[in-house]
Amino acid sequence: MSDVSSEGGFAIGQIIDHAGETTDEFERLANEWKLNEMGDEYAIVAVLGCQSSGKSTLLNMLYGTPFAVMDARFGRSQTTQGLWLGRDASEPAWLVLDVEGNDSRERGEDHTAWERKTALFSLALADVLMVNMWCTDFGRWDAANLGILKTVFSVNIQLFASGEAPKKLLYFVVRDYDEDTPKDSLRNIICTDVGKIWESIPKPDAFANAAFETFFDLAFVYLPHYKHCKDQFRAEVDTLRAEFHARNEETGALALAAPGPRVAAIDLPRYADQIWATIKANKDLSLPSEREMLAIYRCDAVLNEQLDEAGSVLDGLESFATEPIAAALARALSAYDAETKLYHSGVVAESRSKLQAQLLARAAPSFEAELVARSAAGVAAAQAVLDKELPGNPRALAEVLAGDGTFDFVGVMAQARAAGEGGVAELEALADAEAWPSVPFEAPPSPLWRASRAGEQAATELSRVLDGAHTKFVGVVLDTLVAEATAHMEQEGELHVLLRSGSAEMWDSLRELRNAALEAVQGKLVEIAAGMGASGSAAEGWQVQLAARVDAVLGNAVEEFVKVLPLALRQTFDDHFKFGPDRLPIRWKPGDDIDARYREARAAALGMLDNFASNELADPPTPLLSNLARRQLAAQLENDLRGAYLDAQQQLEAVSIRSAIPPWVLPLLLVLGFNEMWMILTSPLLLVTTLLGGGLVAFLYAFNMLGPVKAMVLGEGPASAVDAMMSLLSSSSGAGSSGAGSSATVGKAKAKAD
Ligand SMILES: Nc1nc2c(ncn2[C@@H]2O[C@H](COP(=O)(O)OP(=O)(O)OP(=O)(O)O)[C@@H](O)[C@H]2O)c(=O)[nH]1
Repeated sequence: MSDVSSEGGFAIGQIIDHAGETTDEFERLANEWKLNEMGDEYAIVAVLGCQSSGKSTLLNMLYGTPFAVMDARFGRSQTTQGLWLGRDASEPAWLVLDVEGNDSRERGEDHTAWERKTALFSLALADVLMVNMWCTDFGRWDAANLGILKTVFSVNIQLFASGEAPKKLLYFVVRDYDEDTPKDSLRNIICTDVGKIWESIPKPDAFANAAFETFFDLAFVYLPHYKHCKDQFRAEVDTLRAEFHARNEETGALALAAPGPRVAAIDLPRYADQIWATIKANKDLSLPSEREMLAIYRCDAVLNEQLDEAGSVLDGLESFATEPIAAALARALSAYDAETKLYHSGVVAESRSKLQAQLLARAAPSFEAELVARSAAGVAAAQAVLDKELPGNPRALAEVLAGDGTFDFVGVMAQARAAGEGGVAELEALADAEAWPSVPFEAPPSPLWRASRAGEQAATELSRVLDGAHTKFVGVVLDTLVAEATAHMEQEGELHVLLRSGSAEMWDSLRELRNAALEAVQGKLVEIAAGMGASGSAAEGWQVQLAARVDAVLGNAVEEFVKVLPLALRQTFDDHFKFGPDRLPIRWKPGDDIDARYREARAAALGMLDNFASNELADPPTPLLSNLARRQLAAQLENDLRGAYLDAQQQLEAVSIRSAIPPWVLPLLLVLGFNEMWMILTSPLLLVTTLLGGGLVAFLYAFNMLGPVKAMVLGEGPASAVDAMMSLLSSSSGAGSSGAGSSATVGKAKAKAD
């Protein structure tokens, strides 16, 4: 028999069968009875006692249950096998456990073990333990029914030893009570027997001297024979029922329900299964442990249920919308709290923090997406401020500085940072638990959501942009100041003049020029750095960079100048050789010491070449010209100088010849030669011949060929003429100019130049 229906009452079911196996009946009844709606407002009464002692009969009368009752016509055999569960028909808060009678013939030798297990099971679950005993058994120490008390006492100590076992109400139901023995006397007898039994059972050290009352409250009811004294029997049962149905006026709870935490009604099937499994396996039963196990199971189930429900909202979020997130979190946590309030507090708290963390994790992707979007928008906003407010090139900066000489860099950067961080800061404020007052967070993490790697990357992008703007601005500042220093050095061609001088003091002068230029801008840099709020070491670094860049400008100028050094050398020579102190070209005249002037000019040019051998501004000096380059430049210079020297010599010779003819010769020639001139003018032949001859002489003079022709005419031979021609050609190519002069003069000049 697995299901018995009660007319007008509740169905019952066998939750543990005769073989000691749990069935699905408890689960079925829980669903049928809707135990999930009861919370913990219920109580359980279990009835223990000898087989066929009228237990089921009493339960049915008391609670309106349909437990099977033995039919005496078929002999006194076991009716209730295993454990049955019913429910009070008129007070559904009472669940009734009908336990297979002890001392049954059917179980034979195993009955002791069975009794112990069912007693322990009943004690673990029930608020009230009803011990059904024949009146005649009391006072007889060897009465079989007293054995059940011994078992109940010893297993209850076991439960107590494991902790947190509430005090139980032991309700003695004395059956077939007759009026012969006064109730008080009978009660004393029962108490004496109970005391003896209590004394006789072994107890752990912790409870060695514990009084019986520590574990049990006792109550008694005396029922007369149910048939012989039917009305009286019914009256006592009614009284007893009323006692069971009574409720605490203050709390509204059933008055006979055990105090303390209880398992939620919906978990009773699982709890009962767990307990029976532990008992059956002969393991130590610890109710706190069992409740903890149950709490773990139930909290886990509630957690998953709430997570699924909230997940359907949180997982579908396309953006970080606070309203639905707050609603989903609040709903899930509140529901969890409501559904787990009856469970082991430690487990509930632990599981709740898991639920909270998992709910937050479900919302985290939308938070992160929002963070990334806001970071990107912030970066763009910051960039816009920087582009608008920061001078992007030296010219723009110079224009800004041209005002009062200052630029509010710190202000601009603060403005850019504020624009960049505004949206993210707003979002980060939402990660504070206090921004979610409607969500019942318990010890919330701070912040609720953290930026993950992608979010952090997005956030650091702003720092990168700001740092980049800072670096760029410093670059613009340095560019501006370097340009200013360069302009200072190039003012009125000062730099070029110094380089052009090529003197031994040139490097010192250049150094002074560089220092003066640097000094002019260093002060500005100090001011700008202070305005930027730069640290001392940063400002110092910028000063070093500024100096290095000014040095580089100067170094470049020197190197560029070296590229045109051959021309400069020649100019230096010319300055000393061809021009006088008044910077006018020298017109050589007899008596001028060309040689001395040549030597001085040559020394100046070669000295300049030496001065440009290495860059003396560098520390240590760096070579500007290799030895080979210097030698080549010197050779080229010498070549050039020779030509200049020859030109000067020729010029001097020409001047000497002109100055050698006395001034009176020309008028004399005019008077003495008047007749010849008339003859030529009047004779066409002589006129043509004279013109051709004059033209030829003019030609030879123009092309410096008078020397060779003279050599040939004077009979010095073709070799001398060729020598004179070659000498002429060589001096022409070297000096780049032409001039009259004999081969002997050329040869002499060449020897002097060398
Ligand atoms: N003398 C006496 N007999 C009773 C009383 N109540 C019930 N009986 C009878 O005792 C027999 C056993 O009754 P049950 O109610 O089946 O007893 P039980 O203890 O539930 O039996 P098991 O379920 O087999 O353990 C039946 O024949 C009942 O009529 C009572 O108060 N006094």
